[in-house]
Amino acid sequence: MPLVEVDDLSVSFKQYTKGFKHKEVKVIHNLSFSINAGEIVAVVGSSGSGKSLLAHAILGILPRNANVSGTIHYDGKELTPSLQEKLRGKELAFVPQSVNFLNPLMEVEKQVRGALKGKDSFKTQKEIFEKYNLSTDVEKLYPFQLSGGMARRILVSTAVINKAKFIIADEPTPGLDQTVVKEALSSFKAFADNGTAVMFITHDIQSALSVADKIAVFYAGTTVEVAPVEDFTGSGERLRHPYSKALWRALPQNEFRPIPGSQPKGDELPRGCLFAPRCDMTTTECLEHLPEKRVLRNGMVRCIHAT
Ligand SMILES: Nc1ncnc2c1ncn2[C@@H]1O[C@H](COP(=O)(O)OP(=O)(O)OP(=O)(O)O)[C@@H](O)[C@H]1O
Ligand code: NI
Repeated sequence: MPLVEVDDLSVSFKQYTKGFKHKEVKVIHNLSFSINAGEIVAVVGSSGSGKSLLAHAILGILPRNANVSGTIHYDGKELTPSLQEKLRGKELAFVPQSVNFLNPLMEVEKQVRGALKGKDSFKTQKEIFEKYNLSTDVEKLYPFQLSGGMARRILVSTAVINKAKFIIADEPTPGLDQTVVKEALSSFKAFADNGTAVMFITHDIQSALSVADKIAVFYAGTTVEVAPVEDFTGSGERLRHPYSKALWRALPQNEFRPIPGSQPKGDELPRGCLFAPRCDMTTTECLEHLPEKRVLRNGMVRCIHAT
């Protein structure tokens, strides 16, 4: 049984246009995702494909005006708002894209200790800070005083201290120092080896491949493919979806050929397959219905032509 199972998740926002008119903008639709204990699943896909929103949906921190449907199960139970609140920051840990998720008015040592009470909590926190190379002066700092690398180590420490069973890491766009990236990756690996499930959102397919077990490829708010990392090889012949193949081929170390066109926006989604307007395999059937997800060669795909 997967530790976390997201089924048919849709998220939309009402957008007000002129006067009192509004339109629904669908930012995530019919999305399915699952992860097992001890597994690292990397989530890749271009900017705006819904990666962070999936993370926020699982954690229960979507903006209040979001319309959500579908189900999320955690450890066999439905992940209701009250369960999310109970687990968030403890069993469910978040290493966010931005340090803005830390409480700006609380010293970091207090945030890291969080729910932990008693004398032992100080001792544990100090041990963990030492392990993550955070000096004692860092304890009294406020989030705005932290460097990006430090903030990340603080968040990882919080996950360790709370014995997280599921960690969601949302990487910022490229530009992050390579040593910081390496450090984060090895801490995720250590977590997974201890049975924690890690969902790792990244723009860097190469670093994803170095630690993940599976890669989930997002496009325009849905999962188009889930593939074991071994399938990202050669010219992408083992991949299932034309978008994943194109994404793989577009990498600098491969053909470095960009995919023509752009991802459709949430208020102008095509009726059929979301990738159809950019795909060279498109047939009339593709233009009619959104392809159902199906299991294919130890992975998942949403494309009627995939073999
Ligand atoms: N509060 C909101 N109201 C309206 N639209 C939103 C809101 N939050 C996000 N969106 C839209 O939802 C889409 C998905 O956003 P999301 O942040 O999940 O993308 P992402 O895949 O994480 O991108 P990035 O790689 O840039 O972090 C985007 O088009 C974004 O503009
Ligand atoms: Ni994001």
